[in-house]
Amino acid sequence: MAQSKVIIYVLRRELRLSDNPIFHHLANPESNHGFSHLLPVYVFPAQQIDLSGFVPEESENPHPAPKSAVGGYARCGPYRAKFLAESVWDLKTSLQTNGSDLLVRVGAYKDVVKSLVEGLKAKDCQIGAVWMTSHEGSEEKSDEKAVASFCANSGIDFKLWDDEKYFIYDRDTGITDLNDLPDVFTTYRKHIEPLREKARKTLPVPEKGALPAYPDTDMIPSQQPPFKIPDTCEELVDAVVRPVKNFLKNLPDFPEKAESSHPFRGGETLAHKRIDHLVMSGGMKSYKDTRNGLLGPEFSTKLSAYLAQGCVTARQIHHALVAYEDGTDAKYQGADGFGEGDNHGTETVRIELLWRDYMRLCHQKYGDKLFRMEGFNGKHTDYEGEDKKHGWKTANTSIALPGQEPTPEKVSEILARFNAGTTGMGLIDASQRELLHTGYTSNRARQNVASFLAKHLEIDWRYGAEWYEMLLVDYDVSSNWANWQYVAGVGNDPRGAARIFNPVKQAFDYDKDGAYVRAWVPEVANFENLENVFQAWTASKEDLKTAGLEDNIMVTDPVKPIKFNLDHKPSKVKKRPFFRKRGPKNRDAQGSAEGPGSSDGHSRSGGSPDGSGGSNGPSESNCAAPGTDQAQQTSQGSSRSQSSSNHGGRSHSHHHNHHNHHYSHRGNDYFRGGGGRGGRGGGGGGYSSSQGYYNIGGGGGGYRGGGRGRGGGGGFRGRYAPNGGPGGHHHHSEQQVASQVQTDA
Ligand SMILES: Cc1cc2nc3c(=O)[nH]c(=O)nc-3n(C[C@H](O)[C@H](O)[C@H](O)COP(=O)(O)OP(=O)(O)OC[C@H]3O[C@@H](n4cnc5c(N)ncnc54)[C@H](O)[C@@H]3O)c2cc1C
Repeated sequence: MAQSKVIIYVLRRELRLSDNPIFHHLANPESNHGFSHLLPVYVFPAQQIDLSGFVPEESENPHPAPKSAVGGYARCGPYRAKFLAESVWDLKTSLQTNGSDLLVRVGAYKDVVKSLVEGLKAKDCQIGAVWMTSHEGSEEKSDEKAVASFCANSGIDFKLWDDEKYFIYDRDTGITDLNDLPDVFTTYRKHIEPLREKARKTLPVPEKGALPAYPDTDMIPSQQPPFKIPDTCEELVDAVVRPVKNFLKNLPDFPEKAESSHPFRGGETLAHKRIDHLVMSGGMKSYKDTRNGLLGPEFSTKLSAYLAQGCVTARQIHHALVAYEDGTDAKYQGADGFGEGDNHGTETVRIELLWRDYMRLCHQKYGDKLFRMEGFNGKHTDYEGEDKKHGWKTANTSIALPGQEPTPEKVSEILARFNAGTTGMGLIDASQRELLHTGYTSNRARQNVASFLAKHLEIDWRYGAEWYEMLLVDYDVSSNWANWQYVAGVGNDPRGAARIFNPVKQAFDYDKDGAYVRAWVPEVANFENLENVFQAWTASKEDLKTAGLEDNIMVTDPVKPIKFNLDHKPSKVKKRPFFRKRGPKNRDAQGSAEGPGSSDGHSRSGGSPDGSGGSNGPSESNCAAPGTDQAQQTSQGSSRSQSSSNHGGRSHSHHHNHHNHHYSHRGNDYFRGGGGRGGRGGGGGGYSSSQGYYNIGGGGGGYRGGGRGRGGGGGFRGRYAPNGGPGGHHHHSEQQVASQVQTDA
């Protein structure tokens, strides 16, 4: 191969042949790139994947098992690892069919590239260039730099291509300076709209045989020892899954009556089958009505894991929808709505895809602030000084402030129960167990879980984000961390700390017959009363005895019992109008009800103001989707360098050393900011309710008011006023509270 000129293409999260600018360029005869050979290589990176499954028994893995910075969890658990391996294998197969191949390697990017370059050179091959696609995340960036500098030192041309798997190309957003990226999604969405017109065309699959030839296999240096690369997809899956499959001691059995909502295998091929299925089954059309579901594969698209690994691009989804809406692709003939233009379902899917773009742009804008406890908005500084005692709770004894309540040891116990799904809060436990067993849980459940950890337990939200990083099949560095920040109140939620989901009310709203909690928390399945399903401790002694739960920790010591009084359910509070931005401040957005995963969230959807997008009941459809392999197992791939930032900056949360919270339910799912704003100036106490239940919002010194309203009168420091708490107590009528709710924008 003396005359050869090899291009090495290092793939990461762009595991697809179609709509791939690099493959497209190389297959295009007009490109005149001059490369005779193409060596596509996928590297399982040592800093994210535990590589010990690639090491023969007699040898040792030179790389330590990758662990997260705050919780010390595995960086990539079994579900994503499996999905990733399947996706890699699918691409390998497609490339083979196309006349090429995909080399699989493990280790550090720079080491792999160096070994390939040196090995190929030793066989007289000329290395024409090394190409990569740029990805978000500081780990990713440092890998890019390391490969680039190796190439520069070796006189090899290096090129970094744009990551094109998003909906709107970066160069089409009209935002040239990231400082101009709005901090409120709705503002960004309005800036981009009309969404249907904005996306560029997709790139076709390269024609068979059009890619430069794959180098002779005897030219390619072997994987550096001690690692061995498996020869089949099954072995590859086993190699990545085996080291991390026991991520939890005493993982309970898969509940008998539960089914995975994500029974999908990885890979570009199946991603496209899934899209076709969603169009044909009506899943895309009904998306807006079903998207808040909890059970089964069909309530939402389940395209996130494919998007995360770049098996499919957001634009490909969009263009499939356009072909269906315009009736231009006969394969969608017969689908409900074919040729009838866009509908609420397809419109909402596009908005969700834009959320994904937006999370990535926020990551670009704020960089490693993504991983910091104080988040993008850094508002924690407001609470430093006089409020030092009231930071996020941590399980780390070396950084916890003296007197932290609960103690770090107790926080560690609580976290273990949170992760294992034994808190006693049905919706949270169901979601966490679903995650443990399948690698997936719905957006609705994710919001509740994140809110519970951050806002009810006031525990450093990064424990939760890292747990998700390990377990989510669809983990994506920007989407995961930015969504956690959003819900924890330190990110881009204009309502910030004021949005708190009440997981009991949410369960009543979204798990109407308790099917979701009963399926994943079988201990409570036989309770007749929904209240008991959602919080087992509320059951009578007799019922607990019958269920064999009298001594169960979910009953004897629920992590955060919430007294929820159904009788107090008021008629619906009128939705607040959506205010457009007028003034210099984003006041509009504060009034908006948007939330990630909430489509656009402003009140138009009849959605509840938590951004829930409506009171859609769960879809219980369990039909197997074509293109799904019904294997119960699932999978996962990860990213980023985590700033191991400690608690240097104390965040906004406040100490509340009380146990049993009583919510007076006012038709909204969380404590609102009304009291908080009033609280800036101090004002009266925000606690209310004649029954001693905590009320929502409250008056001047209510929730959050204490924190801001330094020097003010009697506001609570806590999120909720404890019984007889330190703040001044005010009684508000339902009416008052409701009106505050409507006007606090
Ligand atoms: C705490 C928390 C953590 C999350 N972590 C991740 C993550 O690691 N990876 C991830 O892809 N999504 C994450 N999400 C967003 C959302 O929950 C998932 O994208 C969604 O549940 C995936 O299922 P689906 O593909 O059926 O989504 P659908 O409801 O069908 O939505 C279609 C697509 O839109 C995008 N999307 C929808 N909601 C969001 C959102 N809020 N933010 C960004 N993109 C969105 C996804 O790509 C999704 O596939 C998180 C949400 C929360 C609240």
